[in-house]
Amino acid sequence: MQELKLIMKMTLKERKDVLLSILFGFLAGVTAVALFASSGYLISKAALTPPIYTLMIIVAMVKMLGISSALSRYGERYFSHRGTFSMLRNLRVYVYEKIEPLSTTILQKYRSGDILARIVGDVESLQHFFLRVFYPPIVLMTVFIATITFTMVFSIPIAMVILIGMIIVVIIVPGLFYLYQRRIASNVRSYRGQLSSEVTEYLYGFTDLKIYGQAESKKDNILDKVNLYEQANQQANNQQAFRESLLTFVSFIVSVAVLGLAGYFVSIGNLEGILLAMLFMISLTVFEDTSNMALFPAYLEETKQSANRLEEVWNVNEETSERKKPFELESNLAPIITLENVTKRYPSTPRPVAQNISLHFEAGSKIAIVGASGSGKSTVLQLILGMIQPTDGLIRWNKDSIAYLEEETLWKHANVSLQSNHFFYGTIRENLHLANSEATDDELREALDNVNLHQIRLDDLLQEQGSNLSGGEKQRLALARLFIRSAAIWALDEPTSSLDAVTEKHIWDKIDQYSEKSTVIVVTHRLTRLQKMDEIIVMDHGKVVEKGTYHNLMQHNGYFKRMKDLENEKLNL
Ligand SMILES: Nc1ncnc2c1ncn2[C@@H]1O[C@H](COP(=O)(O)OP(=O)(O)OP(=O)(O)O)[C@@H](O)[C@H]1O
Repeated sequence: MQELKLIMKMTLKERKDVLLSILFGFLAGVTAVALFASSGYLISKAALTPPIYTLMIIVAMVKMLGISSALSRYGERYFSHRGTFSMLRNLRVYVYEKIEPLSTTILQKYRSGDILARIVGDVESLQHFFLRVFYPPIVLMTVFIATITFTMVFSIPIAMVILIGMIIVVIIVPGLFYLYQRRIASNVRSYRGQLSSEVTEYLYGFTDLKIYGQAESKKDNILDKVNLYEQANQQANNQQAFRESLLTFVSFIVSVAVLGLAGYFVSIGNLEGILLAMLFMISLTVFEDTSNMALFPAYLEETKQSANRLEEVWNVNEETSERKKPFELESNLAPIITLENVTKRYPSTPRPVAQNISLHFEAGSKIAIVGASGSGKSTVLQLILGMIQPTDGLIRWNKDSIAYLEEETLWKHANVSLQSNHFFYGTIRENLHLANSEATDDELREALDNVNLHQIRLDDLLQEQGSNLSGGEKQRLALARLFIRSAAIWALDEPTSSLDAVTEKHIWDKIDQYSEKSTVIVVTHRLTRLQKMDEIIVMDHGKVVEKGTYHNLMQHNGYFKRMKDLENEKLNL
């Protein structure tokens, strides 16, 4: 029951609504039983043609009970749903707060569609906990206890039959259903996650799938997942319907037993005949709501599985969610950055993608990281920014290890341009404001000028993923974000790879101008403009194979010199 801890905590936060739901549920249950009991009594009494005022009192009672029952039922529904929605709100905030700091780690482990299915579908499944699992059995038991106590006034054996019926219908049969439910372990949720992942990938990669003629086969794949999901759903629904019918049937048998026993007691003179209809009506009514108990096992199991699937997401790396301290820079001075024997391994790749790397960057230095594709350049940049965690070793900004610093406060001091940048549906202005929401229109226009995007207006609409811009325009728009906020570190991963030489030079001049006092780390596979750098780090197969100034490296006649010669040869062809 460990899985229920989270949802219990969320539910008990809404204590007031929980108590009111139980109170009104109990009132609705007992008034319904009393209503039908008095109706049964009224019918029998009327048949004996008593004085009219006797009947008037019972009729008034029936009317009053009818109104109270309806009002109590309304109260129960109102408070239970209000409690459920408040609990869902708290749960959504809790889930967001849990996963947000772990977003980079989580996205490496789960497909985005699966994450979406978990944080939307599984969270919503948890709403059934309160409505179907937590309070209905409590209400049902309390109504049964009140009814049995009332029935004992008239006939103890009949009260005992109702008690036995209650034990069968509320405890034994749902308990057996629950044991069966655990054994068959429904796959509905995992199929829902798989379907969501497939559909997300299909939509993201639609153009490529079309170009390579794979759209149809991918669609068939999705349809297979739809079928699996629907079959699992259908199976779960059929089982649900069967259980409800079975429980209703058992309840009916108990009511018939009450009728038979009461009839027998009347025939041997142990019970007044006028009470026969009343006791039968009591039995019918009190068992009416027991069909809800058929839903209990499935919803209990669903709650446990959904809670498990959610907790799995943030338990990926519990130690990273420990409280971290903020990072502040004295007078915004660029920090000294140090890497001490840093190694990075991914579970999916046996060899380390960065191995035993030790580097030291002085405040305000200009660094280039170069090397062949896949040599680990971007990995080092992401490690420095705290976007991924090292498997071994230490990374410091000034004296602090970044493992104990809040990522947000690190990133506040960094101007970052990654290989792929995201654009949101909206205006150019909105997309630029992402970097600095306080930038004025003049500052935004200046930023666009700096990247040679003079023709673009701030009110122009950007489509999803910036699909109405060219590759180079997208890269320039991403770079424009750098010019509207000051930062002590500039971390640029192949920032001008899609640009022509003239635009590239213009933008680099601007970057040099704006980042004069900052530490600049540029990842690049092009070996141009490197003479200006304070240090060049050369990487190969996850290792730093050379480092030094351009001049030193060219004299050294090693890996860098060979790369530079090859590049020159290519340019001269
Ligand atoms: N999330 C990941 N999981 C597993 N392996 C990864 C992951 N990200 C990167 N790698 C591997 O790490 C290695 C280094 O990747 P990295 O992106 O740092 O190279 P790079 O030098 O920047 O390459 P490029 O110039 O092509 O961008 C690659 O072999 C890549 O396959």
